[in-house]
Order: sequence, then C-alpha cells, then structure tokens
Amino acid sequence: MKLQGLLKNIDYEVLQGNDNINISNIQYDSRKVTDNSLFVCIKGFKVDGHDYAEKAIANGAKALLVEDNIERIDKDITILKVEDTRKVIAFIAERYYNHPSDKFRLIGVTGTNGKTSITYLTKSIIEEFDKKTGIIGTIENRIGNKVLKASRTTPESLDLQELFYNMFQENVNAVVMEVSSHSLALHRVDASRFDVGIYTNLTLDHLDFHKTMENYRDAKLKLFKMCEIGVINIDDKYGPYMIENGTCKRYLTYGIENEKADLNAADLNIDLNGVTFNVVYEGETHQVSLNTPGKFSVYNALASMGACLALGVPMDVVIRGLKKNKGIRGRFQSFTSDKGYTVIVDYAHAPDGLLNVLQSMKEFAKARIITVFGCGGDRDTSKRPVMGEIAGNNSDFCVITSDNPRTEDPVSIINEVEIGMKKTECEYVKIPDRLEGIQKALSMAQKGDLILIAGKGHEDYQILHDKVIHFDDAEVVLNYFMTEE
Ligand SMILES: CC(=O)N[C@H]1[C@@H](OP(=O)(O)OP(=O)(O)OC[C@H]2O[C@@H](n3ccc(=O)[nH]c3=O)[C@H](O)[C@@H]2O)O[C@H](CO)[C@@H](O)[C@@H]1O[C@H](C)C(=O)N[C@@H](C)C(=O)N[C@H](CCC(=O)O)C(=O)O
Ligand SMILES: Nc1ncnc2c1ncn2[C@@H]1O[C@H](COP(=O)(O)OP(=O)(O)OP(=O)(O)O)[C@@H](O)[C@H]1O
Ligand SMILES: N[C@H](CCC[C@H](N)C(=O)O)C(=O)O
Ligand SMILES: [Mg+2]
Repeated sequence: MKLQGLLKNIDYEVLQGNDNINISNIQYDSRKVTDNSLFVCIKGFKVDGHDYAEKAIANGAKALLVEDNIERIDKDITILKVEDTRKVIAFIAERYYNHPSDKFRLIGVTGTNGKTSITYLTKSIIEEFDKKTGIIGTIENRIGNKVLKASRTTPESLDLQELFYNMFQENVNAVVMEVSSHSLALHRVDASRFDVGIYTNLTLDHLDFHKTMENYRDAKLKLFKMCEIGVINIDDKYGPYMIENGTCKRYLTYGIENEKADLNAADLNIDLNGVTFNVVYEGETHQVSLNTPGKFSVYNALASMGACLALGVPMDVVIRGLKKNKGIRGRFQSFTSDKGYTVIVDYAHAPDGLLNVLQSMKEFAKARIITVFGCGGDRDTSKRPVMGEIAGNNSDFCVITSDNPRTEDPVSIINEVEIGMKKTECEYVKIPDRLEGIQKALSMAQKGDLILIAGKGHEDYQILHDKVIHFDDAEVVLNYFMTEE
C-alpha cells in the first residue's frame, strides 16, 4: 500500500525521503518488523520506540513514523513526523485493514467490573439469534468457536484492527469486546466503529495509571463519544454523567433501583446456582433466569439485554440466550465437596467486585464464609487496605495470601491488605504461598461453609517476579477434593 494513501487526511511532515513509496506492513515493535515495513515509533511507559528505529531498519523497515525528530538515519529511509504516533497508528491500521469494523456489528463494554461477564452473556444471546460472534477480552479472543490467546483485555490498535479483519474474513456478524480504560486512554480503540457501547460501573481501581477518579471516568466516557447507541447502568453514580457528556444518537438505560430505567429488574430470587428476576421493558414484564448468582449478575444480564434489544434481537430470543449461558470460567464458579461445603472461585480483584461477590454469598450462606484472597503487585496500591476491610467485614475467617505479586515483595503486599483487615473483627491468617493459603481454608471447611477464593478466576498462572508458574485456583480445589476421605 502507498504510504501517502495510508496517511491521507492526516497531518504529517516529511522529515526525510519520499512518501510516495509502497509499504507492505505496519509495525510498532522493532522485533516484529519485516521487509518494507513502516515502523511506528511510540514513546512507551518503559522505553521509547524511537530508540529502536535502527533495529527496525536492520529488520527491513523502509519508513519511520515519528513524533520526535530523529537523527543519524540512513538517507534511503523515509521519515514522517506526526503529533501523536499512538493516535495515528490506530487510524492507519484501520485503513490498512480496509475498515473492518464497518462490516459487522460492534459492541464495546466498558466499566470497572462486569465486562468479561457481559461479553459472554451477549455472545450467548447473539448465537441464539443464529449469528456468528467474535469475542475480544480478558480470558481469550474468539472467532466463532475458534479460541485465540489474549495477552491483555483490549489489544493494541494495530493488533485489534488485524483481529477485526480476521473476524470479517471468517464471516463474523457481531463482535463483543471489552474496552478497558487503559485502551481508551491509550487510543487502542480509536477509529473503531462501535454500534453499541455498554457502561457498567466505575469504582476504585487502576489509579496507578489514571491517577484520579475523574481521569478514570473520562477515559470511560470516550466510548460514549464513539458509539451510536449507549446502554447505560443508570443506578451507577457515573451513569448519568456518561449520558450528559456522551454524544450517542440514543441511549437505553438499565437498573434495579431506578424504576425509570428503560430495562428495570425487580423480584430477584438468588441461590447458589443462579438468579431469576422480572424485567419490565416497554410496559411489559418478562421473567429471566440466569445460571450465575448475585445481584451483580442481574446488572450484567440487563446490560447484555439492552445491547441486543437495541440491535433488534427479539425479547424471547434474548431470554432464551441468557438461560443457555452456563456460567463463565472463574466468575462465581462453584465446586461442592462431598463433605458438603462449597468453594467459589471468582475473579474479584477490586474492592467493588469483592464486596459484590461476598454480599451475594451472604444471600444464601447457611454457615461460615471463609475468604482467601490477595492483591496484585505493580498495580493500584490504594485498593489493598480497602479490600482487606471489605473481606474482613463480610467473612467469618480470612486467609490473606498472594495474587500475582509481580515484581513486588509478596509479604509487603499482604501487610498492606492487613491494615484494612485489622479494622475489622474478623479472624485471619497470612500465608504468602497461595497453594498453602487455599489448602488452609479448605482444611478448615465444614458442612455448609462457603469458601471464596478471589482474585484470579480463570487465570492459569501466577506471576512471581519475572517467573510465570502454572497456577489454577479451580485445579487446586479439585485436587484437594480428591484427597478428602
Ligand atoms: C500501560 C500499558 O498498557 N502499557 C502497554 C504498552 O506499553 P508501552 O506503550 O508503554 O510500551 P513500552 O514497552 O514502553 O515500549 C514502547 C514502544 O517500544 C517498542 N519496542 C520495545 C522494545 C523493543 O525491543 N522494540 C520496540 O520496538 C514497543 O513495541 C512500543 O511500541 O504497550 C505494550 C505493548 O503492547 C504493553 O505490553 C503494555 O502493557 C502493559 C504490560 C500492561 O500491563 N498493561 C495493562 C495495565 C493493561 O493494559 N491492562 C488493561 C486491562 C485493565 C483492566 O481493565 O483491568 C488491558 O486492556 O489489558
Ligand atoms: N456488574 C458487576 N458489578 C460489580 N462486580 C461485578 C460485576 N460483574 C462481575 N463482578 C465481579 O467482578 C469480577 C470481575 O468480573 P469480570 O471479569 O466480568 O469484570 P471485568 O470488567 O472484565 O474485569 P477486568 O477489568 O479485569 O477485565 C467478577 O469475578 C465478580 O466478582
Ligand atoms: N485486568 C486487571 C486484572 C487483575 C487480576 C489480578 N489477578 C492481578 O493480577 O492483579 C489488571 O491487570 O489489573
Ligand atoms: Mg475483563
């Protein structure tokens, strides 16, 4: 493709060479550059891509897109300067892959909690409508039944547009994707054309990156300046803000508390296996049943219903699709031991998620609630004592253990969590080794007890400094069950 064509309508300055050349590939990582590539230099949080320009040229790059002047580069290489390479790469990637998101329905889900859950509920509904679905998110990416590995919740723009292109090639009708606040702030989804944007909620997390809740909120708002229809949780404190400041052509609201919501749920009936509720939509009441328990699951279902109804899926199909969803890996996933206690593996890794899961468990707890959890390293530190306090206030016993400590000292993280725990009456132990922590909780369990193992859900690894080991909470539980008499 001609470089000029790729950059049409984008302001750039030719610093060196000729922009009337063909390039065969775009790349932002020097290690992946191949012959005749355009290498886009991005200033990162760890390193500066401009410093890798020579490596990219050695690997075959013929042109560079930069935002800083760059020196001592071979005169045969074309260098084009733009104001913000992170922004521009999204636009040129979308053009390079021939506007893939125009060719299917695109639903984006944003908010602190519930994104992954909503994508799978939505997929179940769309498949019930007999349409092929793509999924992009934390657990995996999916094209129909084909599973692709995902390294982060929302891919870099170049990788995202390539994935969209592959989805289009494989005749996908609708794509449901998680849109993380990082991705919105870092322009990963710029140039994508969203038919529907879903807003779930906004609570404490990721302040290491966004610094303030206002920045975090405004990152989320970007999605509602990019989509046609906004599906908004009107019970959430920031729901109205998204509507007042977004630019969607229309909004559909959902809620439980706010009876004015377009989709309003009531009469929730929650047990360990799921929840049933009534939903009022356009003056009619419908009964819905889900295989995941909790009030928060009702919010997730309402969000999926809103998106699908807005796209024209009939209500009866929506209800059937939700019922067919068998639950989501690592999201309130329960295992009952022959001894009569139940273990719940859940991905709650932020205060609000943890509170929601524990409150849901309380709805049907008959005996003790024992919670095993920790907090991730190299992530927002402010949530640690808060999660400690929430766990302590809502459990009968806690094991504070490690999540993914990453480069931090596991014991220091646990001590920060303990500060919140100490404010409560809850009895607890600190066991840095997650396997031992889980085993301790299981060894205490008696008939009727509920054990929550929170934080890692579907993850099948643990990050300890620069080592990644295999670790799977559900597997640990099932192995333990086999040793029980
Ligand atoms: C803050 C953030 O999101 N950072 C991501 C970002 O890093 P960065 O842009 O700062 O890149 P960098 O490593 O400093 O490198 C700068 C440039 O030099 C290039 N480079 C680097 C080395 C080299 O040899 N050659 C080379 O060309 C890199 O390709 C890059 O273009 O781009 C990198 C490459 O794609 C990502 O690996 C990295 O994710 C980090 C590891 C990360 O942990 N991100 C998390 C926080 C994240 O994005 N999470 C959200 C979900 C959060 C949630 O909602 O729960 C997500 O969407 O996954
Ligand atoms: N609507 C909700 N409101 C509050 N908590 C929720 C909600 N849905 C799920 N949770 C809790 O949050 C956890 C994470 O849910 P989920 O994976 O769906 O969220 P996510 O937004 O995709 O998270 P991430 O930012 O890590 O991708 C769940 O395991 C559950 O404990
Ligand atoms: N998307 C979240 C996931 C956190 C999961 C938790 N297990 C951890 O590692 O902190 C993040 O990257 O902050
Ligand atoms: Mg997710």
